[in-house]
Amino acid sequence: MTEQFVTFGDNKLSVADIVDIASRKKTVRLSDSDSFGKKIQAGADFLDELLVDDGVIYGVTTGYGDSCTEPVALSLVNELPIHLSRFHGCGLGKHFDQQTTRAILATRLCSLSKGYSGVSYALLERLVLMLNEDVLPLIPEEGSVGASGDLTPLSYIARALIGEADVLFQGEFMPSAEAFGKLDVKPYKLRPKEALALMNGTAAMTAVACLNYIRAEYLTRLSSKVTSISCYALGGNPEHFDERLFDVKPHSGQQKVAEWIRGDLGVIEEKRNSNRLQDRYSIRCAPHIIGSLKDALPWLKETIENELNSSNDNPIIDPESRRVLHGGHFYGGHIAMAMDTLKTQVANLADLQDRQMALLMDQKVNNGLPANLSGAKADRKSVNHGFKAVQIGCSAWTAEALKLTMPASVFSRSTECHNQDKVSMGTIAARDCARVLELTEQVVISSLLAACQGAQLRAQLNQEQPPLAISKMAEDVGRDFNFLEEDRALEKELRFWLDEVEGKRWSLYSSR
Ligand SMILES: N[C@@H](Cc1ccc(O)cc1)C(=O)O
Repeated sequence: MTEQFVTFGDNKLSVADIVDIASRKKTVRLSDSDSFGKKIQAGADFLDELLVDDGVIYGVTTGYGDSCTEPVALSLVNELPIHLSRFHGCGLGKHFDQQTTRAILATRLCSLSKGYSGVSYALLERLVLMLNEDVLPLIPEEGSVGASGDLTPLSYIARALIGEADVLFQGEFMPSAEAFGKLDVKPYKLRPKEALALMNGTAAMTAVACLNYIRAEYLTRLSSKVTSISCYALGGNPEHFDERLFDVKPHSGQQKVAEWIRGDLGVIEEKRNSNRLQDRYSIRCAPHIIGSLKDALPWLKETIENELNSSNDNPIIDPESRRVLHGGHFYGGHIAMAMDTLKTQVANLADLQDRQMALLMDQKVNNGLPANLSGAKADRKSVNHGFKAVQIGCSAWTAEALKLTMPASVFSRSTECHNQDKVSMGTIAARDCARVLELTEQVVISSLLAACQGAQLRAQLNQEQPPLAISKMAEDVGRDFNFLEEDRALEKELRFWLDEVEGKRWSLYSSR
């Protein structure tokens, strides 16, 4: 039986771990190994010693960022973290949803558990409590440049800990102090450096990146499936996915997508001269389009997981070498690059499906199917419009997705008195990517419904059974989507199918 919790401390966490915590499939716990407890304690002790011995630690006895030249008297050291959490409480925009908020909490906990932030075991325990009891700070999405860490979004976690921020708890919004009260614990008292350690990293963007990655991975499969169904519906040429053809272009992800589509379309009889030797690119080049994303997935995952399992903080407190290491590990350049890349690849899937939709709708190119794939009977044809408006919707959603592909990482602004004079904008890239995914899922799901209807119409026209994998998928879709014969308002049904994608209704191809 697989474990129902994710353990923080000794092991590396994966993207899937964060997603499981975010969706409450798994709870969390700290490693009970001796070495982990000792490591965390050593960091906190080392910081205490430094405070006594040296008297100067950046962010503990100094102001923050460009204010690092401003000494803070020992008598004020305990107030400093509270101030940090307060003055960054200026985020705006929508709040992150519950899933993302859990992912952010877990991602920060992962970094702090590495043991190089000088935080106490008690802080980690409190974060565990918040995750397991689902005490969720309301974190505004906007206001991070993603290079002094996600300071502003993460400040809401710090302020929730001390009892000052609003949280969602047991379905109600309330001050965090009240939520903690219901759990019989007092607000947390931050130790010196702890607010900085909580805030000075990439947890918001990395959490969003984890959630994005899983959605994108699923979309490569779903888009491949829709391509197979569209190809059949259009009377396309299955030879475009020939194994030998793909042997000579050795991108493994592209080969895999071709293999999936080939498998869906079934055995091909030798058809050297079909009526159109070469289908249009949105069918013929689908493995190349979906495959470029598929080929990028391994390095995207590696990049996201490296960031997830990093000590993205400053300064790094290393009890082993007994050094305080000043650097810029709060800089989210890798996530910015990964998310800027991912969003362009995902938007290309929206575009691909929108083009396939265009082929399916248009009698000039759809090889004998009714206009707009209308399933209306003879004398009802004139009043019915099939998927016409759904296609128009797809074009709008695709345009909106494509518009968001402008890279965020090139919009660095010099800020904070030019201390932060080059920043990553990784959080914006990750949020853009999430929105592109949302829009692309809308396009893909609409294309799926249309393609299934197209496949049914093709089978009727040719008086045949579609290939097995295609009829199976079409049948499954048909269980919850009636053949579109008479016009009906489809919004509710489209929303239903979006939920099905979120819940990963189909397992889609056993080979990875
Ligand atoms: N990220 C900065 C710290 C900082 C914190 C808060 C600020 O408002 C500004 C800067 C550093 O580690 O150097």
